[in-house]
Amino acid sequence: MSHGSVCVATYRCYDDKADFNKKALGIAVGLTVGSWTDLPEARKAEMEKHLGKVVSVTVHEPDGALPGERYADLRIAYPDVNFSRDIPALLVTVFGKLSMDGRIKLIDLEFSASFASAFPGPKFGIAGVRELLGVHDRPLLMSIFKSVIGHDLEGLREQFYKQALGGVDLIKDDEILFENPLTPLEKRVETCMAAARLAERETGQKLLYAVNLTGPTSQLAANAKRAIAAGANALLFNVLAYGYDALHMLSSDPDINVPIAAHPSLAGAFYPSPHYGIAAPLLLGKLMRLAGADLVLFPSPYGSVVMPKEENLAVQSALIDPALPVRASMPVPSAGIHPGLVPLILRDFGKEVVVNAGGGIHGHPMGTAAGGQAFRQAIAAAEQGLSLPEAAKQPGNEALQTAIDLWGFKE
Ligand SMILES: CSCCC(=O)C(=O)COP(=O)(O)O
Repeated sequence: MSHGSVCVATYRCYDDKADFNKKALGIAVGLTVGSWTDLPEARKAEMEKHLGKVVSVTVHEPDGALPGERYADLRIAYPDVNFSRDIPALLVTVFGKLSMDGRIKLIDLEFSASFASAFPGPKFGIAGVRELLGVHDRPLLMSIFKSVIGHDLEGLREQFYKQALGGVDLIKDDEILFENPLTPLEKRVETCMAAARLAERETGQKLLYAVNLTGPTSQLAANAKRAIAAGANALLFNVLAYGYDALHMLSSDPDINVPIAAHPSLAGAFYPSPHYGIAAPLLLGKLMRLAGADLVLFPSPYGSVVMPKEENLAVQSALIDPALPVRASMPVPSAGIHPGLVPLILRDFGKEVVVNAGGGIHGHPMGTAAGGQAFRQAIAAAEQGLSLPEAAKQPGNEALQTAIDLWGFKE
């Protein structure tokens, strides 16, 4: 939703006794003009346009509330005139010092049309990524490089080729693989893209390789362009370690013309507490999308790094909500995913999703390629309305049978 020339922040504030109306007013004034009642009338007239306003205060105080359960949702409008049109300025305005002031969590931000217009958003988004892959009718499948530190180019090539043979649509670097003498950026891209071309001859399938974009912030754009010149057709980026503005810089650069996948590393430092930090739908949804992520990874509700389902679906919703005037980002619920979870993922996320797995592919008893095939068979089964055990019995689906024998399944 857009609000004239103000951005609106929603906070959840826990306090057993506070006067929440007073608290909200204190924030609205304190984070904008500083003090109001002490100002002379003439100065008030000048400062009015800078003054934050309380939009609403909704107190949640159930009968018999136990200590620690009373909270309020405070909505405060901040005039655009107070900050430049970049995400750091907005975040510092609405939650800079306030993030350290007691039990308060930033739940949501609604951008003014003017603020949002400074952000082109994802260059490709869901539709653009599908267009590059030539896949429009089914959920996508991504595989994650695993245990590649200390491996040379040949080791990487082999692992890449096996993943590609499994029929995956995207392969992403491990986010902890940085510039290193064994697999330097350009050589890594050349090696993996050569393996992608080789595999395409077998599978007939296009593939995006999201190479990890790393290094000092001052060199990110140059590194991205070196990777693209070497043949990279996608980038992986650890957004929270660098800041949203670094993603915005990359995504709005006309020469960085490949999709960017945002990795959620560090997100656990921000969203899990009910009392502090930044809510996941804003952290991993709205802000990632506004800053230009084409695909966004986040912990799924099913796997090893669990995020509650309601919160998960709110992240998805923020990534695709048509109210934000930029392209939709592709949701990538991740971590601990195996083929037996595919029916749940597709039930909850629908078709516009990337099923993403590392261990669930490489850990397949018949090998990495079979790991990818098992996922593709599970996706096909869900699309045909078959249960996994039914599909696994079909000729040619031994990879799926082996996967559900090992990991089980949920429907
Ligand atoms: C916490 S979301 C990021 C997922 C990720 O990068 C990853 O490596 C997951 O690997 P897994 O073996 O759990 O599929």
